[in-house]
Amino acid sequence: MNMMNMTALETELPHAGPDHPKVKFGKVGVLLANLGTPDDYTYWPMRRYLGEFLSDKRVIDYSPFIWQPLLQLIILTKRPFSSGAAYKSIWNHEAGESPLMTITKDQTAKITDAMKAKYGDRIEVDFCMRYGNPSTKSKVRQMIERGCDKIVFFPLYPHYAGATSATANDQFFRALMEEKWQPSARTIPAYFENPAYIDALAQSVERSYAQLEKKPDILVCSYHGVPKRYLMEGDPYHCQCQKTTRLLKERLGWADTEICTTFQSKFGPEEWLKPYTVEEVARLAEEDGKKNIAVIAPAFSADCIETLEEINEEIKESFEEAGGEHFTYIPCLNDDDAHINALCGVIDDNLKGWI
Ligand SMILES: C=CC1=C(C)c2cc3[nH]c(cc4nc(cc5[nH]c(cc1n2)c(C)c5CCC(=O)O)C(CCC(=O)O)=C4C)c(C)c3C=C
Ligand SMILES: [Fe+2]
Ligand SMILES: [Fe+2]
Repeated sequence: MNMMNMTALETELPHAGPDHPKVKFGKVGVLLANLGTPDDYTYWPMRRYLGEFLSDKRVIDYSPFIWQPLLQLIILTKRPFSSGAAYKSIWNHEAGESPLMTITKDQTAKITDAMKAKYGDRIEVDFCMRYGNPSTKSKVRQMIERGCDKIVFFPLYPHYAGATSATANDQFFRALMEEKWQPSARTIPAYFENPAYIDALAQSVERSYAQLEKKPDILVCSYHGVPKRYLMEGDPYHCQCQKTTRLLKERLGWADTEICTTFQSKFGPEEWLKPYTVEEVARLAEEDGKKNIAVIAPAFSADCIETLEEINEEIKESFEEAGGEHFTYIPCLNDDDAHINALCGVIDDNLKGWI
């Protein structure tokens, strides 16, 4: 079908009389999804965001009868203040939004340009968030209104975790449940071993190292953690993270001693995946004498509170207090051209047979 026919199909139906509803179809939507971020760093927007996030059973799977009173009465009275202060320290004040929002918009704009250049007006690209705004439901609705009868849903997490990819997909399918004409749907799987993603990571390491006077003693790959129990119950996140580190090491041509895997952002009293980044960087400085380290966060497709504040402030402080001297944070891939190319490659693979 050529594009002239496409336009006709979207607006005209040969059998449609004057009272027939206008029907749009024939387009493919690519809906990028990230975690979500508060609308503002003040108390109520923070409470709304954290409340929605931390009520998700994919994130915290305790019985709601025990968890909800604890969450509503204790955690949500305190954490909006401490997290709000952390968000304030990294906020994009000019745009009035968090860095995760700004970067996601930049990524979407670049992916849209690349996809439109390749497929023209047959494709629609947009982004949504799992928690907060813009909601998954509103964006699915908008894509259908624009004539998408096929949607490829892309959770922007290189590694699968129930707490991220699966809950994003759940929300996508919940949105589809409400549609009279449900579009055909595909969800894009994790891309933790995709060669173009590994190459984009390697290029970002090489670029950062080229600017340093002395090569760091070790590269710490710090991944967002999850409770250890989730691994024991079958979540492959741990193994996918380990594989990304190994592939990155192989692509860089490094020895085992030059790179390691750690997990950050522990929440609550339960044991999470180990080693914890905040402890491991201190141990590296104190016990292994590694005074010059670099940290990269391969599980995050965009810089956010967990990288800009936690790694670059808290984790750096822990390293320096333990005698560390040089700490380099390597930014996330964000809207780097190599990253955008990798993501477009993943999208292309998942569009096969549809466009
Ligand atoms: C409480 C349990 C949490 C689990 C499990 C978890 C997994 C997880 N999260 C990400 C990515 C991001 N998390 C972000 C923020 C964030 N995460 C948690 C808690 C859990 N995450 C909280 C409470 C918060 C909010 C900030 C805070 O109060 O500390 C973000 C950043 C959002 C932003 O606006 O910048 C991202 C991204 C992954 C990849 C993951 C498991 C694999
Ligand atoms: Fe998180
Ligand atoms: Fe594993």
